[in-house]
Amino acid sequence: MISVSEQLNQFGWNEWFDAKAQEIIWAGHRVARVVAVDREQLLVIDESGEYRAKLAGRFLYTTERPSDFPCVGDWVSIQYSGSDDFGIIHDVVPRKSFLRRKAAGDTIEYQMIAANIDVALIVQSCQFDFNVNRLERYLVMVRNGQVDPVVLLTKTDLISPETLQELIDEIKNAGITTEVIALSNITGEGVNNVRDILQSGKTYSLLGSSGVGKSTLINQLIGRQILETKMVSGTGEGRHTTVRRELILLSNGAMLIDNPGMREFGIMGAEEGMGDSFADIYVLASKCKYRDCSHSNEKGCAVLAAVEEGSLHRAHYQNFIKLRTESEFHDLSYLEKRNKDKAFGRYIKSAKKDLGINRK
Ligand SMILES: Nc1nc2c(ncn2[C@@H]2O[C@H](COP(=O)(O)OP(=O)(O)OP(=O)(O)O)[C@@H](O)[C@H]2O)c(=O)[nH]1
Ligand SMILES: [Zn+2]
Repeated sequence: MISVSEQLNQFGWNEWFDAKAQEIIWAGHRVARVVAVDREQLLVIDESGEYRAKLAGRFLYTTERPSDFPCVGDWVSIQYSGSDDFGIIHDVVPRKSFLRRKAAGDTIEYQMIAANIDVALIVQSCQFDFNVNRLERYLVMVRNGQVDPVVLLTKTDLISPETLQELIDEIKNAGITTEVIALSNITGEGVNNVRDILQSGKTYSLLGSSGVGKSTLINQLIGRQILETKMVSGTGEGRHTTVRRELILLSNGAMLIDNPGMREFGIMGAEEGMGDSFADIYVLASKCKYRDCSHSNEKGCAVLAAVEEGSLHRAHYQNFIKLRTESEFHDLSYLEKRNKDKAFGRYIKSAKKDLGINRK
């Protein structure tokens, strides 16, 4: 049984990770969160601060899939002496959520963009960029990775309040129930509404096309000074490196992931990465009344409604449910395994008792 410092909660650690980490973290190892990845060098943070880390040779040679390597936002098990040495990363704690895109080429490989994000802020500009179909594709990508979406409409200073209302209506009329926040980086209107949703200990990311105002908003959220100190220098093993920190701690305790992959994701991910055969169902699911809808019997389930009305093939739906059950089973078997371990522990205890071992 590993025990992890409660101080890690400020970086987003919680019981979910705690449960998943039990099997992979060895005694003597600690847990840290990846704040930047620069080829083979990583920058991680834990309760003792930030330090640089490398992948253990064994991890490097036994890991094949690109998506299994640590990315920004990941929790890793790490060996760190606390001196000026590199930490050694031995494993990646299972991801609670992720943003990924298909790797280049005709493969089913994925490239991780970021992990363990609580909320993706999907940004569209009210002018030129606004497009409900693209918004739906983003919603699919985001929900596919178990990330909760919030929609941000920027540049409201360029349109009239009536036009803004029309855009918001267009989103609602498409059946999208996701929260929408309208803002202007110029007048500052609405920016506080974004600040208000950022919770301490949660991780956020901004997604959206180039030029919609992501950087401008990030600057407002973090303050200039933090941005300027974003470069971390380090010397190790005769090498001078500068790593750009991609996971930023905001002053209210929330975290923001801003990495180059995320910026390309706007074009690559939402436009091309829709190979998922259940994309249509994910689009519908974003319109269900309840966010945790199981699409099996709920009132207000948009998926069931589409099956009923015939716009979604029943066979396709059943396929979706079947596969989902299988992947849930995967998760279940993990829990079962843990419960079995517990049951075995109890068995040992009672056996000892029967044998009188526990008695004085
Ligand atoms: N009128 C207006 N202009 C804005 C607003 N937000 C950003 N801009 C301008 O839009 C341009 C692009 O903004 P950025 O913040 O760089 O956009 P971005 O989404 O970060 O773009 P990439 O870095 O390419 O992904 C800049 O000239 C900003 O000054 C806004 O709310 N209103
Ligand atoms: Zn549903």
